[in-house]
Formats: sequence, structure tokens, C-alpha cells
Amino acid sequence: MNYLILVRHGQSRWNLENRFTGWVDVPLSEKGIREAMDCATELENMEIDVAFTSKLIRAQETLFLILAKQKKSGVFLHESKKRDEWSHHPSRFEENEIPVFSNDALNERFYGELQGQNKQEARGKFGEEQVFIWRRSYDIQPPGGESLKDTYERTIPYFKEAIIPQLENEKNVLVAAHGNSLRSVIKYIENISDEDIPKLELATGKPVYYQFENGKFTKEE
Ligand SMILES: O=C(O)[C@@H](CO)OP(=O)(O)O
Repeated sequence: MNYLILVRHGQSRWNLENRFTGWVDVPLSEKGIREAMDCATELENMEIDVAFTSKLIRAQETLFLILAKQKKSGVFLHESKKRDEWSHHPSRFEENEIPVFSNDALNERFYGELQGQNKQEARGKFGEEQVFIWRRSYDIQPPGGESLKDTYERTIPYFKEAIIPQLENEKNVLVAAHGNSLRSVIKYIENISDEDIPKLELATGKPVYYQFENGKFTKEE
């Protein structure tokens, strides 16, 4: 039996400022660094074999803080053959190294015109209900951005193609990503309905664990 661990990045500077972030590449805040380090302490004794992350620095910083606590280095394996040839020979891993795959399929949802706007100011401008619909409905897109369904439709094919095979190979897998890409993954794993998904919130830097056995996920509290 092996594990899938999902971690939303620690608080980012724009989480702190309560701004819609989406694909804007802001780093962790000081509190976010602490949250990632606390998460690293919680995961210290977990044997992680392979990690996945997005193309955004807040998720990558969180991942590398977790690995650092285990005295491990993550080695990026690049999807493009050319870059892979130039950057690394995957057959040569040292004992303290694990492979890391970074893919924009795991990025935060694209928040379109809302990116950079303060969430409270947006509520004042567009109304509480409209902002909630943009943030948490399943299939309604914010202006110029992705709905959760759009995010799901790019995240889940990657989850099935790249992450599940690692689990089937009995690897312990860590995914350090974002609120909405991980809500998509949890919706898929737990078969959460479109009606119930608005209620699912993920805290920053708090791991969610699943056991994986015979193709089935069991959540560990
Ligand atoms: O701003 C964002 O990119 C996300 C996550 O921080 O916000 P929300 O939780 O409102 O979807």
C-alpha cells in the first residue's frame, strides 16, 4: 500500500493581501514559508518517492521546503526531450534525490480579469453572491478566466496520465499545487458532485492523505 499526499502551497503574498492570484507568479509570504516548514515537519517521516508540482513558484517553494526537511533534493525532469537531455540524465539519481515533474496542468485556475483585484473590493463592486459564484461554482467562468470545470478538464487528464501510473507503480507521491487544481483532484478522487464542490475549501500548507491500493483511494484523516 502506498500514499498520495496533496498539499496546497503555503500562504502567498497575494493570499495575505486577499487578492485574486490565479496564474500570477507570486512567492510565499513569511507566514507561507512557516506553514510550508510546519507541513515539512508533519511529513518528515513519510518516504516520498516522486513529486509533482505546478509551474508556479509558490507551489515549488512549498515542495522544496518539504523536501529540504527530509534532506532530499528534487531533480526536475523536463517533459521536452531536448531540455531533459540537456538538464539531467534520469538514470543517475543519487540516494538523496527524487524526481520532480512540474506541469502547468497543476497550475491554479486562471482568474482572468479578476487577477490582482482585492477580493473584498470585488465583493463591494460586483456583490457578495456574484463573487462567490465566480470563486466556487463549478462551471461558471469569472470574466476572461477559467471555471473550476475548465481547470478540472486540464488537471484530471494529467492526473490520470502522469500521477496515477506512479501510484500504480507503488510509489509514494507528493503533489504540491494550488487550491483549485487540488479541489479538482479531490473532486475526481472522491467523486464529489458539481453541487457539493463549492463547499470544499483547502487550507494552505495542510496535507491531505490518501492510501492507494488496487486502484482505489482511501482518505486518511
Ligand atoms: O486567488 C486565487 O488564485 C485562489 C487561491 O488563492 O483564490 P480562491 O480561493 O478565491 O479561488
